[in-house]
Amino acid sequence: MLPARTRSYALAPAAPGRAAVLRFLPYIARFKWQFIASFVMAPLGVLISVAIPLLLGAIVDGPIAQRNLTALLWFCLALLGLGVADAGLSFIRRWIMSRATSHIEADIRLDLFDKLQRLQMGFHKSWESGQLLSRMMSDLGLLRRFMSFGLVMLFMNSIHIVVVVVIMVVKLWHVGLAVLIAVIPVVIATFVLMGRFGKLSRRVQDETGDVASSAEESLHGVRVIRSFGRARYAYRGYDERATKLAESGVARMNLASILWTLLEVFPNVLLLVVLVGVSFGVSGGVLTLGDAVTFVTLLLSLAWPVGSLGYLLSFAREAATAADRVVEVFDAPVTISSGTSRIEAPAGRLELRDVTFQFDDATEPTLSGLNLTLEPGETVALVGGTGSGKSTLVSLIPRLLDVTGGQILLDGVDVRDLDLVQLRSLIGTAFEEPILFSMSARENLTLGRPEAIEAEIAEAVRVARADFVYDLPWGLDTRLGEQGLSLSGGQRQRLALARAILVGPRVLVLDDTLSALDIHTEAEVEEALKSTLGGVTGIVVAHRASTVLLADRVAVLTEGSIAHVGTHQELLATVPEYRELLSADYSIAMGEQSA
Ligand SMILES: Nc1ncnc2c1ncn2[C@@H]1O[C@H](COP(=O)(O)OP(=O)(O)OP(=O)(O)O)[C@@H](O)[C@H]1O
Repeated sequence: MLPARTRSYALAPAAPGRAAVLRFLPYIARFKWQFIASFVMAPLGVLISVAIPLLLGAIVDGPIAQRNLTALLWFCLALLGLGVADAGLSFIRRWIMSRATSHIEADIRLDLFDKLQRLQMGFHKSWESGQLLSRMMSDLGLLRRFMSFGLVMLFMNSIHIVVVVVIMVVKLWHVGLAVLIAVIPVVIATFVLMGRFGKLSRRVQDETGDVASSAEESLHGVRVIRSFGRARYAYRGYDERATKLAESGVARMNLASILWTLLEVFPNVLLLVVLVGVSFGVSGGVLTLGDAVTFVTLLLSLAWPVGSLGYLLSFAREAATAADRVVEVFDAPVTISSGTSRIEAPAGRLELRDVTFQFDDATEPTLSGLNLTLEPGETVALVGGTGSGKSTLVSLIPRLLDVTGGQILLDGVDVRDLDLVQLRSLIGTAFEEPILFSMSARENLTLGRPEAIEAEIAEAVRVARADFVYDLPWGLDTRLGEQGLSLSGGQRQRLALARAILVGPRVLVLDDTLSALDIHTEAEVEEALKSTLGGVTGIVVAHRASTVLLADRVAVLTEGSIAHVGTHQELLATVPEYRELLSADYSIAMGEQSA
């Protein structure tokens, strides 16, 4: 469990008119010196690039015109020096930025992970995991790449273009003006194309998430797909999404190609304008031959900054879209947040007071008007038909969901007022679908209590009858496969039960945790559990009569309401519905009771 967060996310708060990408500035602030250094070096690089054409002009008018070989040698050395300085600056800039942006990406990713851990179950149910993964991996990667070189290149190239145009206007104003006029339609076309590119970018990035979701779901459910012989069906579903992504990618690329071509051809058009202007300038005696060389080489030096502008602008648009998508997750409201109260001496008295719960997307409440009190050490079994709301009810106790009406009180304190870390350390939970993580059996067992000592682990393993862990190839240090797939369903359930017991909870919530066990193992586990449950308040979802026998009392849940509460014997005698619910195990239950 994550410790309570002591600082807020570094992301700047949303404000009207503030672009999502600007909200990442606080992450950048930590590396401001690297950014400042890089942005100071960028204009220096531009100055060097512009100095080279000026120097070439000076060589033509100076040493070449005067046939001065020594001076020519010095000029050539100066040119070489400028080239080396340019390469050196660009190496240092990249070196600094790649380090800084990798750390920034890691910081944002960590905060995003933390945010995802804190978001309530409702959020995770309504978002496809592939969408979240693509935001966490590809969108953040794209943002990093843009920060690391796209941003600086865009800055450098813009300065380069402005400096060259200014030099031209100053040296030969009508040629400079002609260049400026030629630029206007290109700027307009670029803005129109960029608007459309932005929309396509968003579509491509969303569809990348869809493809990731589809792949994740099919890989996760590969056993079900194979056993139903639905590999072709899964393939078609994936193919459909992947084709849609490919088509959107092609549409985006088409648009980008138009933009890139326009911007690549544009310097050649400018070259014509400049050549005509310069020819008139030289023949009219306004320009020297050296000036003409300077003009032409200056213009040629624009080929890369202008040509790459299309790529960089589309890169910036994609980065802005990526920032929007990441910020959407950061902005999702956390509705289940920690309270501040603490229970000094927890006893485990659990009280449901007029509890109602309705899912956001449901039209009717799933649970309504539930009242039930469990005294410390008491165990209550929850029995009810499929969909009657048992799992929903037990999810309310550790606040995986929050009540929408009424209250749940632990030792008299509303669970919403309790410190969330304390609440979850007081409640041990094991579900029917036990999720195990790709780590050792020991780490899986001690997930809720990393400081547990060997004897405590051994006791929890004994109670849950999970002794098989000691027979694994490396015992407790055996790494379990993804979701513990290398274990059987019953073994995973027992491991998850041991994990819940190890927390040393005051309240143990078991949501049909023993369903995958054979009848003998279940009996053994229950026998051992009885002693554990003796001091712990238990709430046990039960489908089998044998599980019900663990409990002091039974609550029958019908369509979201508690219809009956009583001992197993009382309910068997007086509630026909209860008998029907347990009919399959009825004889066993009766047998065990009379024994
Ligand atoms: N996210 C959700 N949005 C809307 N309704 C939901 C959602 N999750 C569950 N439900 C509905 O709430 C009802 C109660 O579900 P719940 O899983 O609590 O039943 P249950 O008694 O545990 O069933 P089972 O014994 O089959 O596990 C069901 O009708 C279910 O369809």
